[in-house]
Amino acid sequence: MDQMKYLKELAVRYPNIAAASTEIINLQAILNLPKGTEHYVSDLHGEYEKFSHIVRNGSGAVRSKIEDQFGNTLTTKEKKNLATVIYYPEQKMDLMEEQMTRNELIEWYHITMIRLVHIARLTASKYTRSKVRKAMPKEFAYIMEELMTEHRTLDKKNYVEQILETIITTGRVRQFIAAMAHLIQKLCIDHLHVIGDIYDRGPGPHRIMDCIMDYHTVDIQWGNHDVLWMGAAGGHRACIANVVRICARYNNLDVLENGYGINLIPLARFALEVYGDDPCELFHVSGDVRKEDFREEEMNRKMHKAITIIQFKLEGQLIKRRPDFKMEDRLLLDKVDYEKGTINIKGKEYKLKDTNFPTIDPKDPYKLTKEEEYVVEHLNTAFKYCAYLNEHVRFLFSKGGLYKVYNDMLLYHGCVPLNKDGSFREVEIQGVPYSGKALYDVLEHLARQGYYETKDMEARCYGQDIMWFIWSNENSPVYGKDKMATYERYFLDDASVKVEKKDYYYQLLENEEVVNRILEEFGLNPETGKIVNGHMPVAVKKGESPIKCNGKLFIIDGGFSKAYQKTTGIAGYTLVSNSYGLKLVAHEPFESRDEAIRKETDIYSDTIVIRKVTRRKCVEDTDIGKGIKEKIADLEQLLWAYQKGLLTEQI
Ligand SMILES: O=P(O)(O)OC[C@H]1O[C@](O)(COP(=O)(O)O)[C@@H](O)[C@@H]1O
Ligand SMILES: [Mn+2]
Repeated sequence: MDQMKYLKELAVRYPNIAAASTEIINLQAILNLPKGTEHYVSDLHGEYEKFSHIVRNGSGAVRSKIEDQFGNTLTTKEKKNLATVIYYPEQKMDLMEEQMTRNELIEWYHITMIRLVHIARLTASKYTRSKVRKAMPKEFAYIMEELMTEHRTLDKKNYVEQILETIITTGRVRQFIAAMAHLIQKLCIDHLHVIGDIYDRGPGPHRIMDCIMDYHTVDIQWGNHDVLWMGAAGGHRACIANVVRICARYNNLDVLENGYGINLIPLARFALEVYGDDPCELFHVSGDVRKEDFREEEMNRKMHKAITIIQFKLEGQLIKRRPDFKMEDRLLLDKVDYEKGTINIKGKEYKLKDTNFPTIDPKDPYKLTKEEEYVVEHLNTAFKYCAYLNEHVRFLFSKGGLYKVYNDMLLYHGCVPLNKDGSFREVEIQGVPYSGKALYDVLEHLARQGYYETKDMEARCYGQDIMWFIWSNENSPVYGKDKMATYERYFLDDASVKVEKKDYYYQLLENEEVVNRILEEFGLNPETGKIVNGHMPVAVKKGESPIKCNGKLFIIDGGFSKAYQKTTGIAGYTLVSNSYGLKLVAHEPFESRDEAIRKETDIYSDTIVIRKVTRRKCVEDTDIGKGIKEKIADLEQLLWAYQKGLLTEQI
């Protein structure tokens, strides 16, 4: 834009020298504040209670603030009580009300309010007043600010006491304590990055999404499981079948039925009809099943088998219509000898562990039966028109993407597909070769097209098929394995055919040259930039470290998901980047929210400091800081224009 025209527009907001210079002073001051704390988590896999606890306790930050503020002036019991109030204010107050007499309760409210004010003040100390004010709920903002700024002075002691007293006598104490607790939670995490795989395996992905959508600032890098659900929400049949199958496998059909209100009765009815006499033994639930759930488990197994066969058929159809996906080696149903009960894979014959396939026509094994077609059509409509699921998915599209560059960090869920020698692997999409960043960009573009394109149905269909490609193709950067051996895992005994070989990326990530090249590819400075990814559970138990390439790359899949805690030996990581540097927090398993509230237990977390900076990082050193500096430069131009008389001041 023409410079003068731009300055005139700026002059509307800053009509005179005084206004422009005040803004410059404010912005300059912000640049010198310590940078906000960023938290990175990945592979949440439906573990809502755990995720929610970690967000509430700021990955251990709340406990440290309590320690810093009160040290040994409070007993351990008092500190635990205060921490629990900060994490679960409403529920903890309910309990305290049950346990205490009226007088005890009033005293407890009073003391708790004062303690919360102290912690809030400490947590807010590195932010501007304006930012803290914006984090407060309107109805309490004035009082909160008064208490947080005035409590120190002796003269105001009575004034403060009076405010606290009045909060109690007007019956607003519960709301006030809850508001203080939520403010502290918010201030402990300035920005949250979720590096993929919110969905599948655990029981509460929908609740995680609600929590994230409510969060003050968040971005998401899609994981392969998330893209699968996004494809399903758009009405992609193979994605839907995968989603339903994984829910059945992890005993989570409830997420669909009660969480999202997707009716599974047609699938259940069909499964009973076709697999009524089949024990469906291979389709047992992963993990423990409680005795009382046994009958339900039997039903679950039949639905599980029914949807698995449907999935293989739909995937076969897709592979055939998209030869450019080059996945013919995943066409397995036509390699089966249905009479002998064997399969021929790459010239070798394997015995199938299950030979009852009443819906498969050996002459046309990928064709759905009429009844299967009905079930799929029904599911398709249910997913596509599920408003709640689509609200979540639209949020993933608007706040997420396949990767992100933020404050000198490159974030993606899986990998960058590499050749053996560390060069970027070229992948052909619609006849055009892509690699590195361009591959990421084209896949993200096509995924968006798959969901949002409504006129050109061919383009929509291709985009949706690409979402399934992102889920499971060996060239998908967020999958990063040579195949998805689902069929082999269900039906074959031979361990060697079940191996999913990881991309060369995972062998090369200790190679600094390779990592530097990736950073450069995404426009980062290889001297200072860092990569954070998830997706591969870190075998901490076996001595594997999440810190790779001398601290240039982090894999933070620490096993939020119970299914992976056997491998990792811990229960999730949070990478924390604050003004002092980087640290990695390893979480211990979490019993339950109920235990945390009643017994005041917390997640114990172990912290490894990765890098301590010599100079504390300020807003100036961040991406937001860059934007602020540009704004200051513009305002200086405006000042100059006023001073030279090129623009007239409005007083
Ligand atoms: O949880 P299950 O059913 O064992 O699924 C295993 C499948 O999940 C995957 O590990 C993908 O999931 P992740 O992205 O969580 O690793 C596939 O590689 C594998 O085929
Ligand atoms: Mn993953």
